[in-house]
Amino acid sequence: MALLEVRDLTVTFYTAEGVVTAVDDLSYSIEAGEKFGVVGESGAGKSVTALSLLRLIESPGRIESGEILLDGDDLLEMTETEIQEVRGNRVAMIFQDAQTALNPVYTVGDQISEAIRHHLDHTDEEARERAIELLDRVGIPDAEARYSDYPHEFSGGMQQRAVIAMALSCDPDLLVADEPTTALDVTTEAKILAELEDLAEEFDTAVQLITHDLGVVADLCDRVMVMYAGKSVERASAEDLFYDPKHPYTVGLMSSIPRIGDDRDRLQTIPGSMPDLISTPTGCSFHPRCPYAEEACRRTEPALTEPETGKPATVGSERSARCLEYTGELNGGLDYDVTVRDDAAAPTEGSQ
Ligand SMILES: Nc1ncnc2c1ncn2[C@@H]1O[C@H](COP(=O)(O)OP(=O)(O)OP(=O)(O)O)[C@@H](O)[C@H]1O
Repeated sequence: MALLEVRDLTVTFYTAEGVVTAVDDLSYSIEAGEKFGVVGESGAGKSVTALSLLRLIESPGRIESGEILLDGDDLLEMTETEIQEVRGNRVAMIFQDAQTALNPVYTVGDQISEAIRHHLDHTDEEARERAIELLDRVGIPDAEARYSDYPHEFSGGMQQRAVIAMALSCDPDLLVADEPTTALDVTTEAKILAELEDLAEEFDTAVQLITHDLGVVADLCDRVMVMYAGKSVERASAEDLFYDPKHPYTVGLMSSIPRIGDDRDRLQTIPGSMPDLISTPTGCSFHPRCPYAEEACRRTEPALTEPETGKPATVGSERSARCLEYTGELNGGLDYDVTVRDDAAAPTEGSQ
């Protein structure tokens, strides 16, 4: 059984302009200890998916349907008390902005100790020791002295490290990280992501990493889901996604990464923008932006398909893509060519 299995999740927002379908019949799974990337442009539904996992969608949003199974327990069926037990304990979450996760009036160390005491049966002294150990482990120099600092005495990078320490303090099975390093400079980002990877290994924590940056995913993730307009349009191992992307949208996303070979028919930037989610285009929602779109793409919504076999994909399929090419309904085909140079740095162990 997968650690997390999301089945047919649909989340809508009831706005004055109409009903926004932010997550549309989405299914995916994450294995224990796996690092799973979720990528896509702004508005794809990545954050809404993440918030749904802990039932943190607020009005005017609503989880309409689906199942979110954690070790077989449906989080959507749990009582409020039960879901609170899951939050921060079995599933922890970190966001882009570390400041919102830290309370300015308590010291960093006290906040981590408090999280530990709240979830684990530790004495004050044990919680303090564990908090110092964790601060040290996430790379805070002189952790014992910094324990008593307030959040504003930490740099942005150190604040995010502290948030990671707090998230890992209760040894969660799954850490959901929503753009955790976007607010930081590139060097700090690289360091923190490398540490996050080490810590996830050490704690055997699965990670759902949300980012708009395919380069980050390549370095860190085992598998990747590409989202567009609330749907999964492609799912593959990070390596397959880089060397052999199956969906034109994935190819478009990758065109901004210079390390992919030059002799490829690049889309450069993807013209246009994410559709309005109140009235998404008919057929394939990517068709207005797709250089390979044909009449059929305007009419027929592609099913998630196994590209090699043309069979309907399931949550357990190793690869899937949502394009009529794989159901044999596209006449012209997809004539892009992905060539990775010998010296190109596609996914490698521990590069950053
Ligand atoms: N509170 C809200 N009220 C109305 N609509 C919302 C709300 N939150 C999200 N949405 C809708 O859900 C869509 C998906 O948003 P989401 O934040 O999940 O995108 P994202 O892929 O995480 O983008 P980003 O990278 O910008 O965070 C948005 O385009 C928006 O239309």
